[in-house]
Amino acid sequence: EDWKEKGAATGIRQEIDQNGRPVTRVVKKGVKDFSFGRTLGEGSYSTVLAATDRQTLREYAIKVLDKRHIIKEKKVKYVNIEKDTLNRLTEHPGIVRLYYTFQDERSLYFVLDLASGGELLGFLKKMTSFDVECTRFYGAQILDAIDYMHSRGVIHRDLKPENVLLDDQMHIKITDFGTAKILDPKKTNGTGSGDPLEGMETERAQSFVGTAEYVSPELLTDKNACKASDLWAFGCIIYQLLAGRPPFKAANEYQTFQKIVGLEYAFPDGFPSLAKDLVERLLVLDPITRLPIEHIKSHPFFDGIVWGKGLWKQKAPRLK
Ligand SMILES: Nc1ncnc2c1ncn2[C@@H]1O[C@H](COP(=O)(O)OP(=O)(O)OP(=O)(O)O)[C@@H](O)[C@H]1O
Ligand SMILES: O=C(O)[C@@H]1CCC(=O)N(CCc2ccc(Cl)cc2)[C@H]1c1ccccc1Cl
Repeated sequence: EDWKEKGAATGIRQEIDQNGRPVTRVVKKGVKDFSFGRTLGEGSYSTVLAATDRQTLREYAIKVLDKRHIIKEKKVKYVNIEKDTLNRLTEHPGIVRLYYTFQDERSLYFVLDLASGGELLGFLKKMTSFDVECTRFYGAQILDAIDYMHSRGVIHRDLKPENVLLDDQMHIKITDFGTAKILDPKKTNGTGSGDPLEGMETERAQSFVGTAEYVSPELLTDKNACKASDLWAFGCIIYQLLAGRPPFKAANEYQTFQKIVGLEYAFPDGFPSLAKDLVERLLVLDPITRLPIEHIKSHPFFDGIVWGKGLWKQKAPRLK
């Protein structure tokens, strides 16, 4: 039938067949359904291309992974984690959405939201640092996305300005979930929120370590990441947006780790005092005493932020 030729969208379609009977059809997208455009960026195992759906003319980012390379580098596990995580995080404007996956003999394809603005890090470098209004807006969007992630039992584990992308409205889209951790629903108290230590590995040693400057002390001292580890990284990001550099940065990774576990950081002169108070309550060594999300949302630094859908409909402040 014509719907096959058209390459109708993936998933389930309810249709009426030639005898007037309701029929459920499953259709699959493929490479031929898209026209590929410019390269948006390269990863260690992937190339991300802009692409247009030939049928709907909608634009996407398609992440193409080379199977041979992934197998050679033993990264198959990360591919599955990225797919499974993105399939759980489908209902939030601040998280890159996965629409389809498909493959051919050579590659795997992830059809994702297009974040045409690129990385938040790029804007931060261009501006050197953000003012309080911009830090408050982008901090609030990042926190709202973290709250949703955690409520769906996902810990990102590698939050940093490189992994916060921007769309054409200059709103954020968090990406890079290949190293995320999906909490086992059987082990949690099921409320989906509240327990900052949720995710602490008890049996197995944690394998993955994030990016040095944003790694939490608990991951370094007892090899454990938990939900509160994402809030440590959040504290580092707020500091970096206002200061123009991350709080813990040394000549090499080992010295950076020493500063983290020793809590060796200082605020530059003129660092806004409300932001300083917030960062001081996030960059604490004990994950239990780290400010939980609800208390971060009600911190005076975020006074004026309307949490929820409004945050995603309002106009982004001009970067200054
Ligand atoms: N949805 C997207 N929209 C626009 N650009 C994107 C999107 N996803 C990724 N990119 C860009 O493509 C580049 C490669 O991203 P990708 O996630 O494939 O690898 P990476 O995670 O950056 O690198 P690595 O795999 O080494 O960690 C990134 O620098 C990012 O800026
Ligand atoms: O889990 C899935 O959705 C399917 C299941 C069927 C399938 O064959 N794949 C690809 C599995 C795979 C993963 C990594 C490599 Cl290097 C090769 C094949 C999976 C897949 C297809 C397209 C894109 C990603 C993935 Cl994991």
